[in-house]
Amino acid sequence: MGTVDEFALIRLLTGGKQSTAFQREGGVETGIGDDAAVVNVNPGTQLILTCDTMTEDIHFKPVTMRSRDIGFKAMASAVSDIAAMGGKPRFALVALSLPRQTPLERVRSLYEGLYDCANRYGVRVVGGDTTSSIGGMTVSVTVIGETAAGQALLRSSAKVGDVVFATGYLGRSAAGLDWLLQRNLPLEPEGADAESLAYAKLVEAHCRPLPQIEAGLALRQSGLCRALNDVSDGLSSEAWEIAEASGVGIDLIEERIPIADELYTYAAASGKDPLDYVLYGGEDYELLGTAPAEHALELQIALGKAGVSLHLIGYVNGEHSGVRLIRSGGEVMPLDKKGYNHFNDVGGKDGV
Ligand SMILES: Nc1ncnc2c1ncn2[C@@H]1O[C@H](COP(=O)(O)OP(=O)(O)O)[C@@H](O)[C@H]1O
Ligand SMILES: Cc1ncc(C[n+]2csc(CCOP(=O)(O)OP(=O)(O)O)c2C)c(N)n1
Ligand SMILES: [Mg+2]
Ligand SMILES: [Mg+2]
Ligand SMILES: [Mg+2]
Repeated sequence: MGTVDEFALIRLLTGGKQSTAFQREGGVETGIGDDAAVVNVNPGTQLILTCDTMTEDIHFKPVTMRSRDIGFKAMASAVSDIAAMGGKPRFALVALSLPRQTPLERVRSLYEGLYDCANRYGVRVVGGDTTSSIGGMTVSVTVIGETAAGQALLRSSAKVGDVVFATGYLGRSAAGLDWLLQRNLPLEPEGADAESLAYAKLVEAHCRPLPQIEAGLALRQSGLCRALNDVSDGLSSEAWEIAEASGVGIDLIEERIPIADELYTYAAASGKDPLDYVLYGGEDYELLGTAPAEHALELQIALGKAGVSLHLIGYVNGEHSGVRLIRSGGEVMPLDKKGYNHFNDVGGKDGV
């Protein structure tokens, strides 16, 4: 860290031009600088609290993400958990553990990405913690959001007869990661444009996921959404979470699952099945949910007005528990409860 000590580092990260007046507005009574932050919340709301961590070599490596992307994605993955509740993100706390020899520029870039994401979603960074680390770097982001009281969208609300929907395309992040790991080259310097890379959209999906806050809010406000989850560990794993929490079965229909062109292209070129990325890849940060079948069209129209396209990819079935895939030929295939799991297998991809 050169000549910068812990306190100077905090001042640098939180006091400079990156942390504009914006970070001290929006309900922040006392922000960074005291023992804790004091914030105002709107009457009639409930708080939504979540925390997600990114650790070097587990969530990122020098060949997969730049510092700026790490900061952006650490904030994005925590904000995504607020989206998954249909909430509005408001405040964040950032805990950083850094090896002592970390170049100052690296931390600065990380914070640029972090503020970039926070500003985009109206999140005020009101505090955090900074420590040294004898291992790699760890970034942990706590986000506090809010929602109208009693209206948070839970995993446990799916009902038999619901349709299952997903926002956006799944599987691209995992394919982007695969490509980056195979390529195994140091990334271009900070600020280099991801567009210059082949498979830029896959890389973008991996490095700069956009949490679906607008979609989550529109789903809640529609009053038509039942269960909701964000896709961090893969479609199969998240569908299992909804099925188990709701005590129902979920059938996913293969031909209804949208696959992005760039994922097809990459999978074909590397001899992989694109559906494997969709089902077991993770880190998409799209939303997966359920809604009463009779309101599916109405919901699609309401979300369309908010600029979000919902793909109807399955339905909730009362005749089994767990998750099944209805193959294009009609074959019914039970899906393993697998996806990313931190304590299984080296790649974390084995079953539970
Ligand atoms: N170390 C922990 N202590 C307390 N609660 C935890 C811990 N780790 C995870 N949780 C909680 O367990 C649940 C599942 O966590 P996780 O799978 O990380 O959720 P998500 O995939 O939505 O980020 C969440 O409610 C989370 O807050
Ligand atoms: C170098 C590297 N290897 C593997 C992965 C894949 N990966 C790491 S964590 C993870 C799942 C999502 O992270 P997690 O901490 O489980 O988030 P949460 O479910 O808590 O939101 C995936 C797919 C990666 N991003 N980078
Ligand atoms: Mg988590
Ligand atoms: Mg999460
Ligand atoms: Mg996880």
